Amino acid sequence: MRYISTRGTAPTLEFDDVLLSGLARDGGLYIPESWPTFSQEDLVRMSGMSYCDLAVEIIAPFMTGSAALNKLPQLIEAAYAGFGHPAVTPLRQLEGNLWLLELFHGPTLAFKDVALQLLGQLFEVVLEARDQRVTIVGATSGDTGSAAIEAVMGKARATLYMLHPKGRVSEVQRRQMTTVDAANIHNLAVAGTFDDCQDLVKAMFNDQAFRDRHNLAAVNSINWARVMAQIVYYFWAGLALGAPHRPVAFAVPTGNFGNVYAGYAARQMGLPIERLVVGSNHNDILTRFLDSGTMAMEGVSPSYSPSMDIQVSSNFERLLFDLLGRDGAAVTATMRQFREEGRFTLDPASLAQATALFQGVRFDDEETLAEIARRHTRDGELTDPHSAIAIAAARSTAKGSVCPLVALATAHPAKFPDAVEKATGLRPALPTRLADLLDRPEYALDVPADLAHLEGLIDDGDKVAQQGAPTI
Ligand SMILES: Cc1ncc(COP(=O)(O)O)c(C=O)c1O
Ligand SMILES: N[C@@H](CCOP(=O)(O)O)C(=O)O
Repeated sequence: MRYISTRGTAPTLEFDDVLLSGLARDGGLYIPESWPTFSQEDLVRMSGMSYCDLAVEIIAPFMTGSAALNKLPQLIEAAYAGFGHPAVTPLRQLEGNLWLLELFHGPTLAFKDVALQLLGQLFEVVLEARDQRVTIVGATSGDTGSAAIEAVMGKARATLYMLHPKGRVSEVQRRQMTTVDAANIHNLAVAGTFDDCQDLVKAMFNDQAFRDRHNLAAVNSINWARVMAQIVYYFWAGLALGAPHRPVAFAVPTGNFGNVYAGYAARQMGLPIERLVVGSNHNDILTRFLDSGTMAMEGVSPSYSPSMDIQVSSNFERLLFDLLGRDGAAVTATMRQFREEGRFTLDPASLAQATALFQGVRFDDEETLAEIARRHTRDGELTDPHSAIAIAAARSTAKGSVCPLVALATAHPAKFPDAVEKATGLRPALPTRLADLLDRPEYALDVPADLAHLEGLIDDGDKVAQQGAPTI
């Protein structure tokens, strides 16, 4: 399998290079040159498989030529051994045709673990095979950070710098990152938004000398391997609900567009997906785009679902590449316009192609709390605000639908206790292994949203490594 950049001018790479390279050198994102596909017969054969066996089937075609390919079954078993549910991502019926796919049973209680636990394993094997080290730079609005830290802490061949927007993640999310005291982990609390953090990470990748000097790698969903691992649970849920014989739809709480793009990839690979519902909070750039064809930045303000407080959804570029006929030059021009003018408008034919599959819905904070309260009253279950948006998105679009509709539960309610308590009067407890999280010392460095400052810090890595004392 070879990978091409959405901007069309970066070198075509094999899987292991894509795994280690993050953003493509032309500023684009890597995607497979062609989609591996599964026939009806393949899907029937796969429908009784365990999560891990299914993951091997789906992931192996993306990894041809990889140093990790022959160890893939063991790596997948190891990645999911620490999940708190034997099904890895259990599927539960909510009501009638509505289902909930619980993606939060990993070590950091969010769906990011599904991909990052595997990524940690892949990094280790490929870096070992190449006798190489990497410096990982990442941006988080709360969940990628702790999942990436959990996946790479203590690994000899990787140092991780994780940027989060100071004061804009939940206390539990922040502490899950900043209480990890490992020599290869550095938390940077940026004075800015998640978009600022993500821009800084991309700027570091686009600084070719800096990138080469540090052998930069990525843990965000700009890294293809993140998306690849997330494709599996779409197949898992779809096959459990009757695919390939009947189609299925998904409602996905969306920020950086990585999760819902994995659903799109599953569809390209043969899973009969009828619809992908993109759920947003009041930071609703994607909903506005799907309604109007214009992607327009309007700023971001904090919400009860902070992990979705994003306005530049990185992975949208991967979809855009297909919508624009896989024309890298057209993607480059569109993304340049978006950066320079803060907006672009898609031509009607491309928009129609997008809206034939994607539907956008938005829920503000009050509606999010109402959905959390509604489920609690009905089922006695506590729901995190992101998952609540998925459920609300599923319910609001279910009318008249004959196929099963799966809402993706992306985080455990204990990550967002304030919102859950506001909605239900109940404060969800953290699992026992995190019970003393609020008492542990925190390690993080306050930094400005300034590229030169951050690059200097990483160049002079000792400064961060020697921070020692708690800084929050
Ligand atoms: C809990 C949770 N839900 C939803 C999202 C949005 O997912 P994506 O960025 O893949 O669109 C995130 C962040 O990525 C998240 O952490
Ligand atoms: N919501 C994310 C933002 C980063 O998204 P990613 O999927 O590109 O890593 C977070 O929780 O950090």
